[in-house]
Amino acid sequence: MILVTGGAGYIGSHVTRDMLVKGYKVAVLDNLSTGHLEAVDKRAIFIFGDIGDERLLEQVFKRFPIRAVMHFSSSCLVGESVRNPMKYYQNNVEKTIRLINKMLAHQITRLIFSSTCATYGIPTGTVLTEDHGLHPINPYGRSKLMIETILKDLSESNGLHYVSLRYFNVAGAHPSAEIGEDHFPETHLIPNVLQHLQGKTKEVSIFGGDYHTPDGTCVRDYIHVCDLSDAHILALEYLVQSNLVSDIFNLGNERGYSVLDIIKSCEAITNRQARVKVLPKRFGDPPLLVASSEKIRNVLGWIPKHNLEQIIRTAWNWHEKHPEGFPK
Ligand SMILES: NC(=O)c1ccc[n+]([C@@H]2O[C@H](COP(=O)([O-])OP(=O)(O)OC[C@H]3O[C@@H](n4cnc5c(N)ncnc54)[C@H](O)[C@@H]3O)[C@@H](O)[C@H]2O)c1
Ligand SMILES: O=c1ccn([C@@H]2O[C@H](COP(=O)(O)OP(=O)(O)O[C@H]3O[C@H](CO)[C@H](O)[C@H](O)[C@H]3O)[C@@H](O)[C@H]2O)c(=O)[nH]1
Repeated sequence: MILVTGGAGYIGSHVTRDMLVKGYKVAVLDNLSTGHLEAVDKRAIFIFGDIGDERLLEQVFKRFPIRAVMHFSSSCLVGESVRNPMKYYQNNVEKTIRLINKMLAHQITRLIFSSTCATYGIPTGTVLTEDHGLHPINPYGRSKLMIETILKDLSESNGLHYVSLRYFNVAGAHPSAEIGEDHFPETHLIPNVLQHLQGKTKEVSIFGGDYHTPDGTCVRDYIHVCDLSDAHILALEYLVQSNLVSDIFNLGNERGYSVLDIIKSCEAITNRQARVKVLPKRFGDPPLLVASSEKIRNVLGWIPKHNLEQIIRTAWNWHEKHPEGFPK
């Protein structure tokens, strides 16, 4: 059985579903702070609770035959982390330490960790490889880097085997349109543009129009949540088959799209027109983040299957089918 922390969230719910389809048994541990019970596949065992609750962790690890942990739960908004860093150090660092401590106490030594391209900071070149320097410019990125540092130390001294996946910008929805992204407030670009095109907001805000990028807006590398999910299952198989490995991989599509590119693509796919407003830069936003995913393609044989159009189309189908998101 695989324990999925944060499995009621956007990414964790997609990976949970895919693992169940592949025949894995899954237990989801989630405090529903940003997740939704309705997003959790009914075939999974759902445990309501917090990863910082050591008594609960003790019960979970005693009761279920957990072979590995996929650790998605965290606070994950760059802007909020700048305003409230302690929330990020407590939820992402302190509570993750408690989780790993309990895992090791129960001889559970395989962990897949949701890391982020925010660990890199401002890139020195056009494409980020895993050996790029790590100089995060916001507390969110720093909280994830702290855990990566701890994982590396524990892999050398405590027999922990981990794969840390540095996601770039995750978007899109399950092809069934039964699960998708539902955050409140929504801060991510693609859902914000699509919800505006559904008539839910007056305009789309563009945070910064004078970056040193081709059109002055920030460039990001968007990856479909189902491609990300495939990578998690490959990483899990890698950890299960070899007892000795630990590694770090980028997960992106190796293509950069500006904020304006995204707005234009959303307009073309939905055949609707957006009203945009350029606002000041959002604090903590690097101008350009594009992945090299060569390492994960070579080592795990990961092949992303979705381009930007499919990312936006599946997200649009989800928003059209569930204009209010999951039932509240
Ligand atoms: N969405 C992205 O583009 C992106 C990019 C890079 C990395 N990530 C990472 O991926 C992971 C999942 O992101 P997401 O977009 O699905 O976020 P999400 O907010 O949708 O999901 C996070 C889940 O964790 C749960 N949770 C939070 N704190 C918890 C705690 N202390 N105990 C138990 N459950 C808790 C929430 O209720 C939620 O269900 C995060 O670790 C995030 O940092 C996301
Ligand atoms: O309404 C919006 C929303 C976003 N943006 C811009 O669009 C780009 C993408 O922003 P998102 O909020 O969609 O994503 P981020 O790049 O901030 O964040 C994502 O990537 C980060 C790494 O940098 C973290 O991993 C985080 O969890 C993940 O959501 C940024 O330049 C942002 O300034 C806008 O202009 N308007």
